[in-house]
Amino acid sequence: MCARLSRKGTCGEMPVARLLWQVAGQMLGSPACGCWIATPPLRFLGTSPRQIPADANFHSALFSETDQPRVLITGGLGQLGVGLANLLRKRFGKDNVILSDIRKPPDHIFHSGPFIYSDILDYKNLREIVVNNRITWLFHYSALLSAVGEANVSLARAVNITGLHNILDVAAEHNLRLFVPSTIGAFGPTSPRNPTPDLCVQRPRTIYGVSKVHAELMGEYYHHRYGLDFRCLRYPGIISADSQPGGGTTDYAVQIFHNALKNGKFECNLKPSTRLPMMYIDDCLRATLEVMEALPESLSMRTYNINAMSFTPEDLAQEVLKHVPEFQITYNVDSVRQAIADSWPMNFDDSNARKDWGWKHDFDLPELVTTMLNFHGSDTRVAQAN
Ligand SMILES: NC(=O)c1ccc[n+]([C@@H]2O[C@H](COP(=O)([O-])OP(=O)(O)OC[C@H]3O[C@@H](n4cnc5c(N)ncnc54)[C@H](O)[C@@H]3O)[C@@H](O)[C@H]2O)c1
Ligand SMILES: C[C@@H](O)[C@H](N)C(=O)O
Repeated sequence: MCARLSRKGTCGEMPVARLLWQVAGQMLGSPACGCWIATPPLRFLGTSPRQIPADANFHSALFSETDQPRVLITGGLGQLGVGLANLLRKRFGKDNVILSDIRKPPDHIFHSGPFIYSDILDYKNLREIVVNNRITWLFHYSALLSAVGEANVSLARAVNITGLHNILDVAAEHNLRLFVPSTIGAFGPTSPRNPTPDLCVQRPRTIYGVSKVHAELMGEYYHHRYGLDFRCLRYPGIISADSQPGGGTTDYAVQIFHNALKNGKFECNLKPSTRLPMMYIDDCLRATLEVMEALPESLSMRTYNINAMSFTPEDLAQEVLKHVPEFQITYNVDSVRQAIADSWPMNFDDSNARKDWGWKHDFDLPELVTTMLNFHGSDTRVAQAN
């Protein structure tokens, strides 16, 4: 990867001095005087472009010529991507939102709107997709989460760090608006934990956390250096009814609802007193759309905490008991997940998001529990009826 310097306006220096400045600038890889600005890093295009299949840009034909964003979601088959696609399709039109992943989509997702194969480690494939589909907004959801990341550090490093570099470059080259989610996991044991502000010590102890701090910093760097429209929210643990979590530390708070209604029992892998920030998926996805639609001048920062509620497994079980009186919770602590949770924030300070772009959550613990149990309850009733 090489940074290319481009000329903006004319310099007043003599030709030799100007040449020297130019050479120095190129050697240092930074502007040699105020009249040079850096353009996005351009990747080597290759001499034998891969044969593009005849139908590779079939999505473009579906787009109407409006000023709606044309959206790509990477890692879209995980816990959050399908919900995001549904929300964005309602807003921008079905065919303007392309879901992508390296996994095979189930039939109902494949038939619900455009889906495309995309491996974020394949830069050329990413560029083809962006160009052929005239993408303008990119939501980068591919990642290995905290627990699976610790189980496979080299893959997590590749996907979360090398993959992120590909995303940043393709976004900068094609002038995309880029959303990258960060996490409560971007903080560590030396961060203030209750509450954790936007700006404080960030020394996470997981490869997931390290890669997310890297993403925050690289995104902000590309914003300042190349003008990339990078936007980032630090999500709490996200709780969803109709999608499964992908191997994180907060997964218990999704699984508990399913088990409570299935057999009235749940074995929790975190200690009863482990307090973590959590959020219902609808709030998370709405926040994501809101920050992407915010006027640039309203964003005093490019990476924001967002918060909704904070609870322990004990608190959650008490709330579930109000609806399922026979519910029983037991504890069988997973030492890896417990160590991770103990190093994370207990509560998030999201006052900057609230002040700058009007963030406000809708779901607190009681509404979350009612919504989740209603969803799984109707699911269970349908299953029993069949
Ligand atoms: N779910 C949460 O509680 C939570 C909280 C904070 C932040 N986040 C962030 O939000 C994003 C989405 O989270 P999620 O819960 O949906 O994750 P997930 O683990 O459920 O899904 C991630 C997806 O990435 C895909 N992927 C893996 N390697 C890939 C590759 N090489 N190329 C393309 N795709 C690849 C996987 O197939 C998977 O479908 C992630 O960046 C995550 O860090 C999630
Ligand atoms: C918190 C979040 O990033 C994810 N759910 C995890 O536990 O890894």
